[in-house]
Amino acid sequence: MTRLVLTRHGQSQWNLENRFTGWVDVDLTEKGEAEARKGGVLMREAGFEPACAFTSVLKRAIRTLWIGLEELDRVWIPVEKHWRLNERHYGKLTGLNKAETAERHGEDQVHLWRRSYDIPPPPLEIDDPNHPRHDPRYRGLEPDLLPSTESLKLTLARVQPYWEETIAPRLEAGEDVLVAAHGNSLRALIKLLFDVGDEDIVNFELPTANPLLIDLTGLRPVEARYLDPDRAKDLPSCP
Ligand SMILES: O=C(O)[C@H](O)COP(=O)(O)O
Repeated sequence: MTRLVLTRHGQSQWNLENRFTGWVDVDLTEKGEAEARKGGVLMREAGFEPACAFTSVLKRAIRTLWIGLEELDRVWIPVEKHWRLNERHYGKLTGLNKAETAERHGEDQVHLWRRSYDIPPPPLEIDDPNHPRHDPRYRGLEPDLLPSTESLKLTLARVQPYWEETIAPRLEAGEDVLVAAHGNSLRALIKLLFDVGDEDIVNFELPTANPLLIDLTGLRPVEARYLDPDRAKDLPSCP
């Protein structure tokens, strides 16, 4: 039996402002830092001792991981950052206020963009200065790998190879693993791990910085719980 913890980052400045964030590198708020610290304390109290950790290349997830590792007194473990764990790319919605966008386009359309499995928001133009092709952190990557927008389905398609090639082998080798990432990159992982149907994944949301502890046999979840029950959300049943 191995243990996997998935944690979404703590509250970010744009979570607070209710803006579509995606690949923009927004920092944690003070509340987000406190959430991350509490998440770390809860992992320590649960006796969680990860051998390695994985995160995105966005500071709200990286700093949530760092704060958690400080509380675990395990800043020494190997940490790998990878763009494949980034938040889903929100295309042209990036930066817009979610409530104002719903007023302009209607609640139903915004719900489709936010929660449908395979409808991506309108894409960002490639010559837009905010397109990831112009961001130095993705320099050297095949340009076609970098999204202009993403549905959850497309997000899963780029998370899955990283899971299979890099994270899963560590679990299969018997190591406990911590992943600090984002609402939608983690929803994609949860869909994969718990074998959630395309229509059902819409029902699962992740609270900020509330560690989700999953007991695994091989790569099969046998039990899962949020470490802060007061901020828990529904979970899919174990397959
Ligand atoms: O990128 C964002 O805006 C959030 O982190 C996730 O947003 P969502 O709940 O609208 O998918």
